[in-house]
Amino acid sequence: MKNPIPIDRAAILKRYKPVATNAHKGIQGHALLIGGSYGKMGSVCLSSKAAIKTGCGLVTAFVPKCGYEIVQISIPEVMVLTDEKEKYLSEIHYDFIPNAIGIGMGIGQELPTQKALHDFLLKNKSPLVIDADALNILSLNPKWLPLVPQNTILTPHPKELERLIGKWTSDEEKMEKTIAFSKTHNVIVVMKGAPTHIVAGETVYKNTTGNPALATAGSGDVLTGIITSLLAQSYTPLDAALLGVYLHGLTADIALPETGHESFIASTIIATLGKAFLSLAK
Ligand SMILES: NC(=O)C1=CN([C@@H]2O[C@H](COP(=O)(O)OP(=O)(O)OC[C@H]3O[C@@H](n4cnc5c(N)ncnc54)[C@H](O)[C@@H]3O)[C@@H](O)[C@H]2O)[C@@H](O)CC1
Ligand SMILES: Nc1ncnc2c1ncn2[C@@H]1O[C@H](COP(=O)(O)OP(=O)(O)O)[C@@H](O)[C@H]1O
Ligand SMILES: [Mg+2]
Repeated sequence: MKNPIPIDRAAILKRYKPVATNAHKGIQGHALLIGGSYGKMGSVCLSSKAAIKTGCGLVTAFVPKCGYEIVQISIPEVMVLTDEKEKYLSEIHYDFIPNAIGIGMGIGQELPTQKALHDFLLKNKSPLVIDADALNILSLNPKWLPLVPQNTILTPHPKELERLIGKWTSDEEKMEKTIAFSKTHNVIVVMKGAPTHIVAGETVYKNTTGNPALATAGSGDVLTGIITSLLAQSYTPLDAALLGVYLHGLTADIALPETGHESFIASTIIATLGKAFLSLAK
């Protein structure tokens, strides 16, 4: 493998597109976040809030019924659609064409949820980010991997990656197996960690922002919302993944002097997104 390409400020400034002066919510992209289950509704709240705070015009969350009031009250800017089932997803349906979809945060692995993911993959035509339990469900059902559209962004943490590609005995083997997976399935793999690598076939990028403050519950759910929002705003899947990972890490670098590692939480990432965007404009 060649040396990874560093994703630093110069690389990001070539890819970042400031919002146009004549923008309106109808052209800023509509992101759909599909997630949550009983006790894990916070995950999809975090993703949805991160998506709206990353600049897309509209965000809809699709959640089990028990999440309706939780999402509406937590984030009034976000619209909500619900499944028939109270506590988990069983059939994913919506009557608009999302510009991008993020799926998997907090959905669990109930059999009806697995079937819902399968049926969703059969009919989906929107650019896609797959995270968390949606990745775990694919690991349980590897024969469904061909249903994942080309250029989909997968965002596994190391355990989720292991479930997808199997165990490794060295960092080199981990990277080789991830590159092979990315090539076989034509997907972009965001290998979350310290640092995060973005694998697009043979081309590997290494993020340069972030610190251990990000090692906190919901941090990855926020990343999925950020990347899905950028995808909805017409960034290419590769640019959405690179810019999303960079901004996510940048929030931790900006906030750390005020919060310290300990009191930095996933909501701090969302609260610091504005400063991260502003620092790109300087
Ligand atoms: N507030 C919420 O509702 C939250 C819901 N969450 C959801 O909870 C479900 C379970 O997710 P989890 O990720 O906790 O469970 P997993 O079982 O997928 O992952 C936990 C395991 O992965 C290992 N792991 C994680 N990061 C690692 C790293 N960087 N290096 C090495 N090992 C690592 C841990 O040690 C542990 O063994 C997901 O659907 C997720 O989206 C979480 O995102 C946490 C917050
Ligand atoms: N020590 C660390 N340094 C930098 N980034 C980290 C560190 N630990 C975790 N992260 C980042 O935090 C996020 C954690 O994602 P994930 O494990 O999916 O969290 P969750 O599922 O709780 O939302 C990833 O983006 C990962 O790269
Ligand atoms: Mg996660």
